[in-house]
Amino acid sequence: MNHVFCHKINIDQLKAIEIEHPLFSATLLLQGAQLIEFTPSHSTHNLLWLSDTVEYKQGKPLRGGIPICWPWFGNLDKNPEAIQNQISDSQNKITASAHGFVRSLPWQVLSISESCHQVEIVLALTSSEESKKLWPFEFNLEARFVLSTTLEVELTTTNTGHKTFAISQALHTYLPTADITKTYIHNAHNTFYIDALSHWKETKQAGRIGFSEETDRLYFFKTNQNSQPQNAKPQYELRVESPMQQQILKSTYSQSAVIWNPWIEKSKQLSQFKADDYQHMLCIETANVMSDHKVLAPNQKQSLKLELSQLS
Ligand SMILES: O=P(O)(O)OC[C@H]1O[C@@H](O)[C@H](O)[C@@H](O)[C@@H]1O
Repeated sequence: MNHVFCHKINIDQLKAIEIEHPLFSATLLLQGAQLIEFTPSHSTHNLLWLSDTVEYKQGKPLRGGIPICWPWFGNLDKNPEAIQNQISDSQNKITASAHGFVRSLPWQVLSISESCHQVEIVLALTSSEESKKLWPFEFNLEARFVLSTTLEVELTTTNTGHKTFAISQALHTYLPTADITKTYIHNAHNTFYIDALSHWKETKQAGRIGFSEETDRLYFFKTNQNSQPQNAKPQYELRVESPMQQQILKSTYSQSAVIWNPWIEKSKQLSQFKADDYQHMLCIETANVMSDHKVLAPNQKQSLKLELSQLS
């Protein structure tokens, strides 16, 4: 690799691209196409939360940054039947790992382009005989990272086979906070959500989202049919207010978001997570889940995009 800002490095067992640019610094792991650090030069800290106890091991999902959940989100058995039924072998269904399988596979570097304004990196993953044992379809995935003073991540799925398939997916963004009890997510007022911790009950959000207990919710943002042109891309924008910073997270080609904080008890069970880490992180996951899952016919493409910026 012969670039000015991008350098290939190894972190323990994993390959990564480290980027030192006048406008930002960043670290992108090839395993899982997982961005684990993005620090704009005007910021004092990484805009992504990364566990202090993270383990850089081959084949092991890492806690922090932006893991990619694909071709199913969460536990397979909580997905719509169209997704569950694609895996016929019952043993495979039982052992199917949470959040799919691409977050722990090595991706290839497809392209890197650098300028004084930004760096664009595209990583790719293609179906193989191994992947077909886990999920019997042919696909191509591209994760495009555009890094500048703000961050853009776009995941594009192409169905390269002859069979239609269904996916749920998420860009599982971990954000840092100085104090979770003083952290709020705005712009979700009146939005319906499914509470995964309360028998998957549907509830309506009133006001801002705050955190005072374990939180695991799937929010569904409706595009207003009357005010949007017919071909408008589905999107929503959330503002995170915390003592440390204000961040804007904009999601495109998505009408669902997963909001997660494990709180006290669940924190004790998580890998690469200290007992009090829940106080300093939250996840807002740009998603296509449940009724927002996607069906792709042969040759069809589907994108999922997030943009992250810091306001203050
Ligand atoms: O520990 P994992 O597999 O990375 O998952 C972490 C969390 O990810 C969230 O997206 C889920 O909603 C939670 O239920 C889950 O616990």
